[in-house]
Amino acid sequence: MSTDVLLSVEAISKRYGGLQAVKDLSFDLRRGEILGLLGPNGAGKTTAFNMIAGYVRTDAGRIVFEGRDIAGAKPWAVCAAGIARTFQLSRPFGGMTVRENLVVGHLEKTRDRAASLRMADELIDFLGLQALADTDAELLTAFDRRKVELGRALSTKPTLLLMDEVVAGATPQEAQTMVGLVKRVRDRGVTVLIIEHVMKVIMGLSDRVIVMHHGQLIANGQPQAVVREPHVLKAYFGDDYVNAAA
Ligand SMILES: Nc1ncnc2c1ncn2[C@@H]1O[C@H](COP(=O)(O)OP(=O)(O)OP(=O)(O)O)[C@@H](O)[C@H]1O
Repeated sequence: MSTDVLLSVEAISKRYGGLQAVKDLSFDLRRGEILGLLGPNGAGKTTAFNMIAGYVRTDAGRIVFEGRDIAGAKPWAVCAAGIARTFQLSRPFGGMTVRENLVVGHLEKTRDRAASLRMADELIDFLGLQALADTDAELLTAFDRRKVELGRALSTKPTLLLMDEVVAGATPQEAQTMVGLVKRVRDRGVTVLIIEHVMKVIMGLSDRVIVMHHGQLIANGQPQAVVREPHVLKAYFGDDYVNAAA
Protein backbone atom coordinates (compact mmCIF):
# COMPACT_ATOMS: atom_id res chain seq x y z
CA MET A 1 0.00 0.00 0.00
CA SER A 2 1.34 3.43 -0.88
CA THR A 3 1.11 6.53 1.27
CA ASP A 4 -0.11 8.51 -1.74
CA VAL A 5 -3.42 10.22 -0.82
CA LEU A 6 -6.16 9.53 -3.38
CA LEU A 7 -9.08 11.23 -1.64
CA SER A 8 -8.96 13.92 0.97
CA VAL A 9 -12.19 14.80 2.75
CA GLU A 10 -11.74 18.18 4.39
CA ALA A 11 -14.21 19.39 7.02
CA ILE A 12 -17.40 18.50 5.17
CA SER A 13 -20.74 19.21 6.83
CA LYS A 14 -24.40 18.60 6.09
CA ARG A 15 -27.44 19.82 7.97
CA TYR A 16 -31.03 18.66 7.45
CA GLY A 17 -33.25 21.28 9.08
CA GLY A 18 -32.40 21.13 12.78
CA LEU A 19 -30.31 17.98 12.43
CA GLN A 20 -26.55 18.15 11.87
CA ALA A 21 -26.13 14.86 9.97
CA VAL A 22 -22.38 15.37 9.28
CA LYS A 23 -20.18 17.89 11.07
CA ASP A 24 -16.64 18.89 10.12
CA LEU A 25 -15.75 15.44 8.88
CA SER A 26 -12.15 15.02 7.68
CA PHE A 27 -10.24 11.94 6.63
CA ASP A 28 -7.83 10.76 3.93
CA LEU A 29 -8.00 7.68 1.77
CA ARG A 30 -4.69 6.32 0.51
CA ARG A 31 -4.31 4.87 -2.93
CA GLY A 32 -4.71 1.08 -2.80
CA GLU A 33 -6.23 0.76 0.65
CA ILE A 34 -9.53 -0.65 1.85
CA LEU A 35 -10.95 1.81 4.38
CA GLY A 36 -13.92 0.74 6.49
CA LEU A 37 -16.43 3.36 7.61
CA LEU A 38 -18.14 2.33 10.85
CA GLY A 39 -20.70 3.92 13.12
CA PRO A 40 -24.04 3.22 14.81
CA ASN A 41 -27.35 3.83 13.03
CA GLY A 42 -27.83 7.47 12.15
CA ALA A 43 -24.13 8.32 12.62
CA GLY A 44 -24.01 10.04 9.22
CA LYS A 45 -22.16 7.37 7.21
CA THR A 46 -24.54 7.28 4.26
CA THR A 47 -24.77 11.07 4.15
CA ALA A 48 -20.95 11.35 4.05
CA PHE A 49 -20.83 8.68 1.36
CA ASN A 50 -23.49 10.46 -0.69
CA MET A 51 -21.62 13.74 -0.45
CA ILE A 52 -18.51 12.11 -1.91
CA ALA A 53 -20.56 10.48 -4.68
CA GLY A 54 -22.31 13.76 -5.55
CA TYR A 55 -25.80 12.63 -4.49
CA VAL A 56 -25.99 15.03 -1.55
CA ARG A 57 -24.67 18.59 -1.66
CA THR A 58 -22.16 19.59 1.00
CA ASP A 59 -22.95 22.66 3.11
CA ALA A 60 -19.23 23.25 3.67
CA GLY A 61 -15.82 21.70 3.17
CA ARG A 62 -13.79 20.25 0.32
CA ILE A 63 -13.59 16.78 -1.22
CA VAL A 64 -10.28 16.55 -3.05
CA PHE A 65 -9.97 13.59 -5.41
CA GLU A 66 -6.70 13.17 -7.31
CA GLY A 67 -5.87 16.76 -6.48
CA ARG A 68 -9.17 18.26 -7.65
CA ASP A 69 -12.05 19.55 -5.48
CA ILE A 70 -15.16 17.59 -6.51
CA ALA A 71 -17.49 18.88 -3.77
CA GLY A 72 -20.72 19.94 -5.46
CA ALA A 73 -20.05 17.93 -8.64
CA LYS A 74 -23.02 15.97 -10.02
CA PRO A 75 -23.03 12.13 -9.71
CA TRP A 76 -22.23 11.62 -13.42
CA ALA A 77 -19.26 13.98 -13.18
CA VAL A 78 -18.01 12.23 -10.04
CA CYS A 79 -18.33 8.91 -11.89
CA ALA A 80 -16.51 10.31 -14.92
CA ALA A 81 -13.71 11.46 -12.60
CA GLY A 82 -13.22 7.82 -11.53
CA ILE A 83 -15.44 7.23 -8.48
CA ALA A 84 -18.06 4.46 -8.66
CA ARG A 85 -20.52 3.38 -6.00
CA THR A 86 -22.79 0.52 -5.08
CA PHE A 87 -26.16 1.09 -3.45
CA GLN A 88 -27.51 -0.51 -0.27
CA LEU A 89 -30.41 -1.85 -2.33
CA SER A 90 -29.14 -3.42 -5.56
CA ARG A 91 -31.15 -2.30 -8.52
CA PRO A 92 -29.97 -3.98 -11.72
CA PHE A 93 -31.83 -3.04 -14.88
CA GLY A 94 -34.75 -5.47 -15.25
CA GLY A 95 -35.55 -6.78 -18.71
CA MET A 96 -31.81 -6.91 -19.38
CA THR A 97 -29.49 -9.86 -18.96
CA VAL A 98 -26.57 -9.87 -16.57
CA ARG A 99 -24.19 -9.31 -19.51
CA GLU A 100 -26.25 -6.38 -20.82
CA ASN A 101 -26.27 -4.83 -17.35
CA LEU A 102 -22.49 -4.94 -17.34
CA VAL A 103 -22.15 -3.55 -20.86
CA VAL A 104 -24.17 -0.41 -20.16
CA GLY A 105 -21.87 1.36 -17.71
CA HIS A 106 -18.79 0.77 -19.84
CA LEU A 107 -20.53 1.74 -23.07
CA GLU A 108 -21.46 5.09 -21.54
CA LYS A 109 -17.76 5.82 -21.16
CA THR A 110 -16.32 4.37 -24.36
CA ARG A 111 -19.09 3.99 -26.98
CA ASP A 112 -17.07 0.98 -28.18
CA ARG A 113 -19.52 -1.97 -28.17
CA ALA A 114 -16.93 -4.69 -28.86
CA ALA A 115 -14.69 -3.45 -26.04
CA SER A 116 -17.72 -3.21 -23.71
CA LEU A 117 -18.73 -6.81 -24.46
CA ARG A 118 -15.19 -8.05 -23.82
CA MET A 119 -15.07 -6.16 -20.56
CA ALA A 120 -18.52 -7.51 -19.53
CA ASP A 121 -17.38 -11.08 -20.11
CA GLU A 122 -14.22 -10.46 -18.14
CA LEU A 123 -16.34 -9.12 -15.24
CA ILE A 124 -18.71 -12.08 -15.49
CA ASP A 125 -15.71 -14.40 -15.01
CA PHE A 126 -14.36 -12.25 -12.19
CA LEU A 127 -17.70 -12.34 -10.35
CA GLY A 128 -18.33 -16.04 -11.01
CA LEU A 129 -21.58 -15.31 -12.87
CA GLN A 130 -20.82 -17.39 -16.01
CA ALA A 131 -23.91 -19.60 -15.60
CA LEU A 132 -26.17 -16.55 -15.27
CA ALA A 133 -24.71 -14.30 -17.99
CA ASP A 134 -27.80 -14.57 -20.21
CA THR A 135 -30.38 -14.51 -17.40
CA ASP A 136 -32.62 -11.50 -16.82
CA ALA A 137 -30.97 -9.66 -13.90
CA GLU A 138 -34.35 -9.23 -12.22
CA LEU A 139 -34.64 -13.00 -11.76
CA LEU A 140 -31.41 -13.35 -9.78
CA THR A 141 -31.14 -14.03 -6.05
CA ALA A 142 -30.46 -11.01 -3.84
CA PHE A 143 -26.81 -11.97 -3.55
CA ASP A 144 -26.27 -12.43 -7.28
CA ARG A 145 -27.95 -9.05 -7.84
CA ARG A 146 -25.38 -7.63 -5.44
CA LYS A 147 -22.61 -9.12 -7.55
CA VAL A 148 -24.12 -7.52 -10.66
CA GLU A 149 -24.28 -4.25 -8.76
CA LEU A 150 -20.56 -4.58 -8.00
CA GLY A 151 -19.90 -5.48 -11.63
CA ARG A 152 -21.79 -2.43 -12.85
CA ALA A 153 -19.72 -0.21 -10.61
CA LEU A 154 -16.51 -1.85 -11.86
CA SER A 155 -17.62 -1.56 -15.48
CA THR A 156 -17.08 2.21 -15.26
CA LYS A 157 -13.37 1.50 -14.58
CA PRO A 158 -13.20 3.39 -11.29
CA THR A 159 -10.09 4.41 -9.38
CA LEU A 160 -12.16 4.57 -6.19
CA LEU A 161 -15.08 2.31 -5.33
CA LEU A 162 -17.59 3.32 -2.65
CA MET A 163 -19.45 0.30 -1.29
CA ASP A 164 -22.54 0.49 0.90
CA GLU A 165 -23.36 -2.54 3.06
CA VAL A 166 -22.46 -5.25 0.61
CA VAL A 167 -23.25 -8.20 2.87
CA ALA A 168 -26.57 -7.01 4.32
CA GLY A 169 -28.91 -10.01 4.33
CA ALA A 170 -26.21 -12.36 3.01
CA THR A 171 -25.53 -15.82 4.46
CA PRO A 172 -22.13 -16.26 6.20
CA GLN A 173 -20.89 -18.13 3.13
CA GLU A 174 -22.05 -15.36 0.78
CA ALA A 175 -20.43 -12.78 3.05
CA GLN A 176 -17.19 -14.73 2.81
CA THR A 177 -17.45 -14.76 -0.99
CA MET A 178 -18.04 -11.00 -1.04
CA VAL A 179 -15.06 -10.34 1.24
CA GLY A 180 -12.88 -12.33 -1.19
CA LEU A 181 -14.26 -10.36 -4.13
CA VAL A 182 -13.64 -6.98 -2.52
CA LYS A 183 -10.04 -7.98 -1.76
CA ARG A 184 -9.59 -8.98 -5.40
CA VAL A 185 -11.14 -5.68 -6.50
CA ARG A 186 -8.39 -3.95 -4.55
CA ASP A 187 -5.83 -6.27 -6.15
CA ARG A 188 -7.05 -4.90 -9.51
CA GLY A 189 -5.76 -1.51 -8.36
CA VAL A 190 -9.05 -0.06 -7.14
CA THR A 191 -9.12 1.81 -3.81
CA VAL A 192 -12.16 0.95 -1.66
CA LEU A 193 -14.21 2.87 0.91
CA ILE A 194 -16.76 0.56 2.48
CA ILE A 195 -19.65 1.10 4.89
CA GLU A 196 -20.48 -2.10 6.68
CA HIS A 197 -22.46 -2.98 9.77
CA VAL A 198 -21.20 -6.53 10.17
CA MET A 199 -18.17 -6.06 12.41
CA LYS A 200 -16.56 -9.39 11.50
CA VAL A 201 -16.65 -8.46 7.82
CA ILE A 202 -15.16 -5.02 8.27
CA MET A 203 -12.45 -6.36 10.59
CA GLY A 204 -11.39 -9.03 8.13
CA LEU A 205 -11.47 -6.71 5.14
CA SER A 206 -10.24 -3.26 6.10
CA ASP A 207 -6.64 -2.07 6.23
CA ARG A 208 -7.87 0.79 8.39
CA VAL A 209 -11.19 1.91 9.82
CA ILE A 210 -12.73 5.24 10.70
CA VAL A 211 -15.69 5.57 13.06
CA MET A 212 -18.43 8.20 12.96
CA HIS A 213 -20.84 9.09 15.75
CA HIS A 214 -23.39 11.93 15.72
CA GLY A 215 -21.98 13.13 12.39
CA GLN A 216 -18.39 13.41 13.60
CA LEU A 217 -15.24 11.33 13.32
CA ILE A 218 -14.47 9.67 16.66
CA ALA A 219 -11.73 7.18 15.72
CA ASN A 220 -9.25 6.43 12.94
CA GLY A 221 -6.74 3.56 12.94
CA GLN A 222 -6.08 -0.16 12.77
CA PRO A 223 -9.31 -2.19 12.99
CA GLN A 224 -8.24 -4.30 15.98
CA ALA A 225 -7.13 -1.26 17.98
CA VAL A 226 -10.06 1.00 17.09
CA VAL A 227 -12.78 -1.45 18.16
CA ARG A 228 -11.18 -1.68 21.60
CA GLU A 229 -11.25 2.07 22.20
CA PRO A 230 -13.70 2.78 25.07
CA HIS A 231 -15.36 5.73 23.30
CA VAL A 232 -15.99 3.55 20.23
CA LEU A 233 -17.52 0.80 22.38
CA LYS A 234 -19.61 3.42 24.12
CA ALA A 235 -20.87 4.83 20.80
CA TYR A 236 -21.90 1.35 19.68
CA PHE A 237 -23.18 -0.24 22.83
CA GLY A 238 -23.78 2.58 25.31
CA ASP A 239 -22.44 3.17 28.82
CA ASP A 240 -23.72 -0.11 30.26
CA TYR A 241 -21.55 -2.20 27.96
CA VAL A 242 -18.41 -0.21 28.77
CA ASN A 243 -19.10 -0.42 32.51
CA ALA A 244 -19.76 -4.16 32.25
CA ALA A 245 -16.54 -4.70 30.30
CA ALA A 246 -14.46 -2.68 32.76
N1 LIG B 1 -32.69 13.40 3.36
C1 LIG B 1 -32.70 13.53 4.69
N2 LIG B 1 -33.53 14.41 5.29
C2 LIG B 1 -33.54 14.56 6.64
N3 LIG B 1 -32.75 13.86 7.49
C3 LIG B 1 -31.91 12.97 6.94
C4 LIG B 1 -31.83 12.75 5.53
N4 LIG B 1 -30.89 11.79 5.29
C5 LIG B 1 -30.41 11.44 6.49
N5 LIG B 1 -31.01 12.13 7.48
C6 LIG B 1 -30.72 12.03 8.93
O1 LIG B 1 -29.34 12.27 9.08
C7 LIG B 1 -28.80 11.41 10.10
C8 LIG B 1 -27.66 10.61 9.51
O2 LIG B 1 -28.22 9.66 8.60
P1 LIG B 1 -27.34 8.65 7.75
O3 LIG B 1 -28.28 7.85 6.93
O4 LIG B 1 -26.27 9.39 7.07
O5 LIG B 1 -26.69 7.75 8.90
P2 LIG B 1 -26.03 6.31 8.77
O6 LIG B 1 -24.84 6.34 9.67
O7 LIG B 1 -25.80 5.99 7.35
O8 LIG B 1 -27.14 5.38 9.37
P3 LIG B 1 -27.55 3.87 9.00
O9 LIG B 1 -26.44 3.02 9.51
O10 LIG B 1 -28.82 3.68 9.77
O11 LIG B 1 -27.73 3.80 7.51
C9 LIG B 1 -29.94 10.57 10.61
O12 LIG B 1 -30.45 11.15 11.78
C10 LIG B 1 -30.95 10.65 9.49
O13 LIG B 1 -32.28 10.49 9.97
